[in-house]
Amino acid sequence: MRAPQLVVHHDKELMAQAAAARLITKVVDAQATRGSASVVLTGGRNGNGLLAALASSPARDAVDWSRLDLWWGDERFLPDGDPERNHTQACEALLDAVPLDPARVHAMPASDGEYGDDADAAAAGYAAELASAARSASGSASGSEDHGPVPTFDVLMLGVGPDTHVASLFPELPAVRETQRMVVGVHGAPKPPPTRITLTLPAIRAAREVWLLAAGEDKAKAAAIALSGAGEIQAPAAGAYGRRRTLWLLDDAAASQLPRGLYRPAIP
Ligand SMILES: O=C(O)[C@H](O)[C@@H](O)[C@H](O)[C@H](O)COP(=O)(O)O
Repeated sequence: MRAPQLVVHHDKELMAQAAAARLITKVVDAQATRGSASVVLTGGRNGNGLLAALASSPARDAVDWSRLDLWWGDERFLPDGDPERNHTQACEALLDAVPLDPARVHAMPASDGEYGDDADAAAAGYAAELASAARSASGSASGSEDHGPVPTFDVLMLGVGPDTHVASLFPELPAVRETQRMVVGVHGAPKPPPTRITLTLPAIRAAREVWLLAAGEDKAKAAAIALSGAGEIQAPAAGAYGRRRTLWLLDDAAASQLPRGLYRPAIP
């Protein structure tokens, strides 16, 4: 596992804008190289802030939205359209404003969908959807390296919680200990709502690049813990890394407790 790369921006808004520009470039490059791109979205304020910044970016439509596959790292297990669902918030922040191919937008199941209120069955259903996408990608002309149980995501984004959780992998809870399944149901999550669906660490680690978003004073302790050698069970963010790159995108406030020398502060 390569050491994570850190980039620290002056404030939350600048981090969102810069991360949005970074994502546009990454998607445009993937589409130029392989004809399509695959991105995993995250919920939360930092994740939605990035999407909103992307929606207002002058470079937004450099992306060919019809050739972008969108997945989610986790979802609050609520009825479709519930304002608290990550999918609902992503649609409000960006997705409703761009011409995506609906067949390539892979929302996690809702609690009033085909699996009813069974979060574990819904998680298994999403895992099957990921596996199917991986198989079809590996058969494609692009010669994609997809061969595992999930597609090779170009970028997988994760907001970092104040307790170091990422997706819906919370410290010490069963989901962060999962080593076989790619998607699991979460029950009794400390961050409401209690029932969720989440990618597991093995699924997260299938991504070419994992970007962790941490902005705001309330993330300073979590960033310091996760970047100072904590174990992934106690600090799930510490276990989130990509096959080629792990990038922490922070602002000054979230970086304020990092050990000296871990990153090069911007010129004041
Ligand atoms: O469903 C969720 O709540 C998110 O996916 C969760 O993992 C979020 O990204 C972190 O809790 C950070 O959230 P904030 O950016 O709002 O602090």
